[in-house]
Amino acid sequence: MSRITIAVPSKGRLKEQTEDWLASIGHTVRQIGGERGYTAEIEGIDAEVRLLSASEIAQGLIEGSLHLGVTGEDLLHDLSPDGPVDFEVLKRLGFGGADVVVAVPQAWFDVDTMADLEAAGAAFRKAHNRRLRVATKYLRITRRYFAQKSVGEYRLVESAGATEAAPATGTADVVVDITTTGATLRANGLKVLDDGVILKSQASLTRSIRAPWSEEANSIVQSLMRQPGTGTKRPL
Ligand SMILES: Nc1ncnc2c1ncn2[C@@H]1O[C@H](COP(=O)(O)OP(=O)(O)OP(=O)(O)O)[C@@H](O)[C@H]1O
Ligand SMILES: O=P(O)(O)OC[C@H]1O[C@H](OP(=O)(O)OP(=O)(O)O)[C@H](O)[C@@H]1O
Repeated sequence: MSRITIAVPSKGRLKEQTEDWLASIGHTVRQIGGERGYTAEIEGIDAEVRLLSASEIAQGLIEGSLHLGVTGEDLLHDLSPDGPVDFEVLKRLGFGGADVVVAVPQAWFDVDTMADLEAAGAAFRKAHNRRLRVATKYLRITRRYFAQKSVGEYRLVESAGATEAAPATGTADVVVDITTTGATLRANGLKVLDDGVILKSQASLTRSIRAPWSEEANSIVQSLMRQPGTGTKRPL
């Protein structure tokens, strides 16, 4: 039986906060090869530990090449072709919070809801002979949500970054992106639709459904589900 594989984020705030959380439950992470190493050890856990980007972790959990990982729920939902049947969120960790939202220019006074957006899409097509363009990196989430809200008159424009700038630069009309404080949306003259919050995401300990499971994996999950400050045995 091969070892259980666990992935933790390799950079940024998610990396630091994941390491802090693990340390708080008695499982300090030690990176192998220093700051630039891409493997690690987690104290008290017998597993292969990989440091990967948040999207790679989501992809690995969905495919089954990783057993357990910490990543954002937005990425899990978006990269999963079949929806949440591909993964199981075991514990929401309380950091890495961001909402995936639908936002339009503030100047669109008559568009405040997804129903308004559908009406605007139809009018836009008539007036300009083309569909509204929606810039996003969240392609699947956007398609699913727009279909659920019966918005059909649009075209997706895949965005690799600075999505909120797309309406101002003329590469799209509407955006779907993450927001935390709302500052970036405001700075770009955009507003979130009243029913435009698609998903409230945060960093989560997640298990793969496809990866071969074992008793060993169950006992690792038990150690990771421990609450901070419990379970560390100190001599009396
Ligand atoms: N303000 C924020 N900016 C970017 N990501 C955030 C923010 N707040 C929370 N997150 C979460 O962090 C995760 C993305 O992290 P990161 O940008 O490191 O991932 P990535 O997509 O793998 O990186 P890369 O773009 O380098 O491939 C997502 O789950 C996202 O929801
Ligand atoms: O609502 P706010 O608090 O303004 O945060 C949202 C912004 O933060 C992220 O960008 P960031 O520059 O952090 O990273 P990224 O663009 O590389 O994802 C994200 O992509 C949004 O643009």
